[in-house]
Amino acid sequence: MLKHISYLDNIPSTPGKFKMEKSPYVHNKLRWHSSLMKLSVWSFIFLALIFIFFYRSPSSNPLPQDPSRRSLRAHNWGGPAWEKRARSSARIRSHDGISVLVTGAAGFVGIHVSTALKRRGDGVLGLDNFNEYYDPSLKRARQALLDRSGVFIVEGDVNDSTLLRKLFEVVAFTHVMHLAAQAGVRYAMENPSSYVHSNIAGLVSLLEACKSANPQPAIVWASSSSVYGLNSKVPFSEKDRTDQPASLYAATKKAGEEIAHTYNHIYGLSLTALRFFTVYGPWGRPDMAYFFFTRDILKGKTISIFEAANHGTVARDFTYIDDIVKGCLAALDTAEKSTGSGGKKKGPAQFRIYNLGNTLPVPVSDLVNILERLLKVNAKKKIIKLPQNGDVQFTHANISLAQRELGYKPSTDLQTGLKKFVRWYLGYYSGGKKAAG
Ligand SMILES: O=C(O)[C@H]1O[C@H](OP(=O)(O)OP(=O)(O)OC[C@H]2O[C@@H](n3ccc(=O)[nH]c3=O)[C@H](O)[C@@H]2O)[C@H](O)[C@@H](O)[C@@H]1O
Repeated sequence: MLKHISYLDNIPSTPGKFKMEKSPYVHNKLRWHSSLMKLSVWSFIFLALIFIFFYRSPSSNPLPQDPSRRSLRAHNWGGPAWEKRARSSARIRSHDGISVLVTGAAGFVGIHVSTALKRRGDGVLGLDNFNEYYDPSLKRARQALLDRSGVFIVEGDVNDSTLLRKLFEVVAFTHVMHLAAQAGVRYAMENPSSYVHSNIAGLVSLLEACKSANPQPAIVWASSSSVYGLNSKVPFSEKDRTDQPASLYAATKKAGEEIAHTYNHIYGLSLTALRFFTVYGPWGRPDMAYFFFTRDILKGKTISIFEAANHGTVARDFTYIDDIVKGCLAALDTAEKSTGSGGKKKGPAQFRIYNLGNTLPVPVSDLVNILERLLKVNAKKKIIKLPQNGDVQFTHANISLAQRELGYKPSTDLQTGLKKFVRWYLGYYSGGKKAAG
């Protein structure tokens, strides 16, 4: 340290007049120290940049990032114009309307629920991370459609707690329709962490924001028929066991139901889970069988139809999107207010779980026959054994609870619903000109 002072003493107050010491020792030492300082400064800047890049919002979540979400790092929100747009989108325009934050608004169910709410004069603000699980251009097309009906979609992730806090600051939402999720039963074997990220961490992040919001919103969210797993008692009733999930996807949805119960119990959040049964229709998800069967039949590609052991039929309680939308709106309309405030429970709050199905299971082979007739193309088919990757043999909803309490009454059969889907599909992909993802 003393040595240090001694050579620093040689530096004149006017740098231009600095005279270099002749001694090579001092000269080298000075050069060495100044290089060291430069190196330290650059190292500091470099480390600071790394820190900002990796730890800034929107990832306040410590879980590893799903690669499909890498593109989401850019911060796409904030500023007065953005706030004005968000407020205007969420403004209630009917006398008894509600103001709803719809997560996953650029998703399949999201676009339909948002449109229906907006149409009846409710305020709607969307949130979506536009991840690349399936063709993002389809999500962008849904966004453009919502934009035309006055629904703004904020680009961001439900795991971004800073963004969620901001949204609740800007708008006093009465309700949250939580549809953002990592969907798909079989993909869970390929990318398990994406299910934990969206369906567990994302749900907790959302519920944390809701519990702290003032007023606390009522929350309706998408669970899944897959929670029934290996349950063999049919039709599936809400009272049946759901402790035998057959896929990680199902397990994360089941975990979501338990997490929801905790937030209801501790914070007085009003929570309603809707167990959707294989929802299909226009603007649907390209990862679902009815969608990629249509694409592959038109391309002349062979499709695989699953069959259970001993030639057992694989069937689904396919449910048309318009029926699901009615169920979602009824759930929002009958949701009681949350009872907490300032993050504290004031009294017991509503906790509900409903099946939303069609209550008419159809074998997958029948689904294919209907598509062949509608597309006027014979499918190239191969029958293969139901893979052991998360699929269950059949689903069948008992919907009497939803019927009684929500007035839910599905009215579209598979033939009618698929006809509407095929019409949309052919229009959207304009005879195969656009590549169906
Ligand atoms: O109801 C639900 O809870 C779930 O419904 C669907 O899951 P799934 O019923 O498996 O829907 P698809 O993947 O479209 O499969 C439909 C049927 O086609 C069968 N399938 C699928 C793919 C294939 O190549 N061949 C085939 O026969 C499946 O075994 C299943 O019986 C959704 O993908 C899930 O996100 C949702 O949560």
